[in-house]
Amino acid sequence: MNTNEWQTYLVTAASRSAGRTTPEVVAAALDGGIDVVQLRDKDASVRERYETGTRLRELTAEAGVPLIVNDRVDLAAAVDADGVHLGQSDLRVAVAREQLGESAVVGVSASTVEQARAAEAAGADYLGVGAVYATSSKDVPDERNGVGTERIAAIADAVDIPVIGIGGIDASNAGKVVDAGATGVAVLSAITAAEDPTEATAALGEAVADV
Ligand SMILES: Cc1ncc(COP(=O)(O)OP(=O)(O)O)c(N)n1
Ligand SMILES: Cc1nc(C(=O)O)sc1CCOP(=O)(O)O
Ligand SMILES: [Mg+2]
Repeated sequence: MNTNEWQTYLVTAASRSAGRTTPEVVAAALDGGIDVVQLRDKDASVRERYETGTRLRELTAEAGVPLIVNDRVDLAAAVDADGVHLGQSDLRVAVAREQLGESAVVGVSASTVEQARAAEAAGADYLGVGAVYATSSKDVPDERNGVGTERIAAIADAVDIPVIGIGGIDASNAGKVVDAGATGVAVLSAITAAEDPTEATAALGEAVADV
């Protein structure tokens, strides 16, 4: 799977989806041309995430779009996802690969150059770097809730794997993140909470195309 082509990345959140279900939001984002979808939905039980993930697998497979599962390697395997996104306290990359197979995509969160280099050395396929701009979608510690595009540039210079910016990104600022060196941008509320998630996805795609 070519993570170098991931320009627009949706992270799901039923709690920030204006009453719509995650499959409804994902179907709309697929219509708008999203490149990759991550099942996150932290408030749901693992059983609920399994049920949602199974539906997302059908939708994403039909659209030919990769599905990534946040945090849980077991859930990624259970829904036949393309990979997993690991935080700094989740399982190590090597363990995830052992469980999911060599071809699985393993992404890792990094907010410093040191973490980024360590994740690359551990075999990560891409990095999620943030929060680029301050976000209220997640309880990010103050000292890294808005690391700015300078951090994207520093990390992109330090590693050879794709960097995906996350946190406070929408169509109005996504171009700056890619201009700083990111391959793409991951968004949650800019799509999940949008009045029209299809239009919001298309606008994000236009904002990062040909930067
Ligand atoms: C693409 C992407 N980047 C970063 C994250 C954050 O992951 P993590 O640090 O594990 O925090 P949680 O999302 O688990 O709260 C992500 N999910 N996706
Ligand atoms: C899931 C997540 N991880 C982040 C990080 O910085 O690691 S910020 C974030 C939430 C991003 O939501 P929004 O696009 O609505 O700002
Ligand atoms: Mg995590």
